[in-house]
Amino acid sequence: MATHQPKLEAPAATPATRRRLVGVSTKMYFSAARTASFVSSILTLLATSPSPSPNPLETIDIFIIPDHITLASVARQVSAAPSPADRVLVGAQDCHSALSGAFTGAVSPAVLAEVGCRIVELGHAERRRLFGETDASVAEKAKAVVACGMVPLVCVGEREVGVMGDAAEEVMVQVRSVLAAVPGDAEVVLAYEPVWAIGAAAPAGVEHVCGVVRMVRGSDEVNGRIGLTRIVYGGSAGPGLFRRLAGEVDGLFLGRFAHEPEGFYKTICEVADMG
Ligand SMILES: O=C(CO)COP(=O)(O)O
Repeated sequence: MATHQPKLEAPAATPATRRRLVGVSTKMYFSAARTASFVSSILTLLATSPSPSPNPLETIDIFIIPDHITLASVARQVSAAPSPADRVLVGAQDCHSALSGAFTGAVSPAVLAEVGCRIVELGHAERRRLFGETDASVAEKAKAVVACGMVPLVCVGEREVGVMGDAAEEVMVQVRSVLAAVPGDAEVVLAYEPVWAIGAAAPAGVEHVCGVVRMVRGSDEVNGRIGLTRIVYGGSAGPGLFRRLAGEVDGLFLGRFAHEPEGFYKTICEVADMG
């Protein structure tokens, strides 16, 4: 088990020094063949990213979260890519909280780490709604992910459209639960994804997102952590959004609007402030 993988980045407390992060989960949308060709296209775009601009991978972190079955082959595709494309982080969409045992059909975080997974998405709204994930199960899983040397990417978000203060309160219950379970110096990514903005025509409003993220960021639980805590936005995110949220969020977590490699690359360049 890879227990001592380096952190994605040394802890840093200020918005200016928190490295931006952008990624995609393919959920269960792609065939295995489409995942391979999507990853290959992104790696080619990143490997041939035009100078004189610095390659996006020099300044930001990029992750790709395929389904479990293609994850190991995606990790191999990435590690075989020419530098700096080989720095793309490969992630998983979920894992079990136990490292091994009689858990038919489940995926061990230790095995994920073993095959090159670096970041594990937990508590996505679809998993909470369709698979019975709770704050308690997400927290247990986050603890296991950290123990295996990976970074938990924990999805949080209010269920209904409402006012900012209520949304932040609902989100903070989810945030507190997970942060209480992981060591204070562990790196964590929080993905703020209002449930009602996932799978929608457009993302949540900029003011709403910025307001909620500001409240979460300013909370004692987040602000007082030693470990790097980045907050990204997800929910119908795509090209054109990051610039409007910049300064408040550390990056984006994309779904449908990154299904075409060119659209994902365009968003990557915007997050890297390249275009
Ligand atoms: O759920 C998401 C990322 O986790 C976002 O999905 P969509 O961008 O397709 O709404």
